[in-house]
Amino acid sequence: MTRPHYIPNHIPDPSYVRILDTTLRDGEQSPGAAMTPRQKLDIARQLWKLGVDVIEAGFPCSSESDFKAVKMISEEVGNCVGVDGYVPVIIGVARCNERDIQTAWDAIKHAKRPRISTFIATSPIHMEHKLKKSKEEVLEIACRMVSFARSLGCDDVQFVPEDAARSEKEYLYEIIGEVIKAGATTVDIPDTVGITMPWEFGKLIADIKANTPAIHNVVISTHCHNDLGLAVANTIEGARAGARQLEVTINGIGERAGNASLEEVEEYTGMHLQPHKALVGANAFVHESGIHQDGWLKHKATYEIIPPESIGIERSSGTGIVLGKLSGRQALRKRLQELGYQLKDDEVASVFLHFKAMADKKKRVSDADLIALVSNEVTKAESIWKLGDLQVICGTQGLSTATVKLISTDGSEHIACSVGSGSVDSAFKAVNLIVKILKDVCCLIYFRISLLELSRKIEPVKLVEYSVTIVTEGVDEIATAHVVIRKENNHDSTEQNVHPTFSGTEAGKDVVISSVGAYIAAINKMLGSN
Ligand SMILES: CC(=O)SCCNC(=O)CCNC(=O)[C@H](O)C(C)(C)COP(=O)(O)OP(=O)(O)OC[C@H]1O[C@@H](n2cnc3c(N)ncnc32)[C@H](O)[C@@H]1OP(=O)(O)O
Ligand SMILES: CC(C)C(=O)C(=O)O
Repeated sequence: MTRPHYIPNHIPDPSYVRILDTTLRDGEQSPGAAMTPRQKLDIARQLWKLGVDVIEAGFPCSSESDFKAVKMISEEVGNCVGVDGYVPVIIGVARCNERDIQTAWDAIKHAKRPRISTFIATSPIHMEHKLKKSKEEVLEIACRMVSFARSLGCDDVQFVPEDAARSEKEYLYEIIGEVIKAGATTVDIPDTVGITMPWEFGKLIADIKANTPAIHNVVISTHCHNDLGLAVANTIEGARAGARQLEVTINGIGERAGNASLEEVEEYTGMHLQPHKALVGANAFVHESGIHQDGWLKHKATYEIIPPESIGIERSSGTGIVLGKLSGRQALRKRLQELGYQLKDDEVASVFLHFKAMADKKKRVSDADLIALVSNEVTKAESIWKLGDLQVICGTQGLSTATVKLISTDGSEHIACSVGSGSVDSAFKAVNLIVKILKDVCCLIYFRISLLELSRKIEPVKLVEYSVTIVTEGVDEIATAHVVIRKENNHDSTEQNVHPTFSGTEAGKDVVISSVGAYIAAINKMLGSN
């Protein structure tokens, strides 16, 4: 069967139902489902083979890697002609602000059929608590942003009144009518928190169809969440009531309990309890994406239809949010507070940049990773010593040798070289030479510090603990090094007189550099405590 071509605002076959797959956007909001750009491209190729009409490729403003993924998909899959001559529509998602929309456009514009999907919440609870905006303001922003998207040259703009199922109907008709005037070509009606019964959702679509001016010029879409296990049923009811685009994900993955499933046609009968299973799955009350986390932190009911405690699910401290590549500043700040850090705005902003870079490489950012980031970013500001350069030579022949350049607070550079039993050992020993905490030098080639000066003030330090954790698969991933040291008094190191310990943590791609960074961080804390 040949498919009717998709032409915005022109619907040649009103009975044709299009499938929009959002595995790469909402699916990725499933905790633990973060994908690399290459993996996303592979999935997009498979979706194209499957004949999916519209591929929601990602949220380009959320991270550099998502931008890259959406761009790659747009350039390749977005120009692939299927056997029936069909080229899929490629969507980049954006909040209703110029930056998100411009970034989405930059990522998708090389697709043959690019579409911007821009959303803003229209329910009273979201407008009041999350957006802190009036109905009038939301209406104005929605129209202005749809026009802005069109002004970029994008002739296909989808508008999403987020949390439509809990919005006042008269307001929904009004805002949808106005965004159509402003240039929207598809309106997507989401049941964002998965609260409706199938007959209610069907009626919502039918009511919008009957009451919204100019609605016949656009495609109505459904986007149903599975919090009550009804996403597929609601989607089918939406189609029966006139929706002609249905949003689904592979295996029904997505935020919390997931979305309507691309392949699910009957009841769920699986043996395994999948994490996104409604109500009882491990993710059912866990919020992955920044916008949800921000809303949930401001008011739980923005994204939770019932408190988990009310059905006997305990929420231990910290659950409700997982930090990953889709998280934003509000969630990061909250978790840092829970870990005992009270950071200023500029410190959070600085940690956030590094957090996003790390999260792009890892599925989850753990508390240990956060502690490492904070100690890198915040305590570094008070550093007495900073790592300038590091060079190590190691191998099966000869001695491991490290040359280290440290920069002190006055900007002066100090270089030392040492051998040791391995790369890390020799590097630590070279650091010791410079910071004059030398206890045990195997060998030293020494450039700028005089030996005499060095030997005058030796503060022995003992390495109490050293560990490296590679948290993700593969050798090219982030290594978090953790070092604990203790200052030792030569004259009194009895158990009764134990000296305080100082720890340092650093994360990075190179084990030796991270280890030296962690060691220097611990030394800085020790010296700072004097
Ligand atoms: C229903 C849905 O599924 S919505 C899509 C969810 N997807 C995502 O969240 C994608 C991944 N998210 C991210 O990477 C980050 O959240 C970002 C980059 C988008 C934003 O990060 P940050 O700027 O640090 O903001 P953070 O996520 O903490 O908070 C969201 C902000 O956007 C605002 N916002 C939420 N939705 C919208 C919207 N549709 N239009 C405009 N602003 C919005 C919130 O009010 C909040 O603003 P505030 O900080 O001034 O209070
Ligand atoms: C952005 C929209 C489509 C969404 O994901 C939701 O409302 O659940």
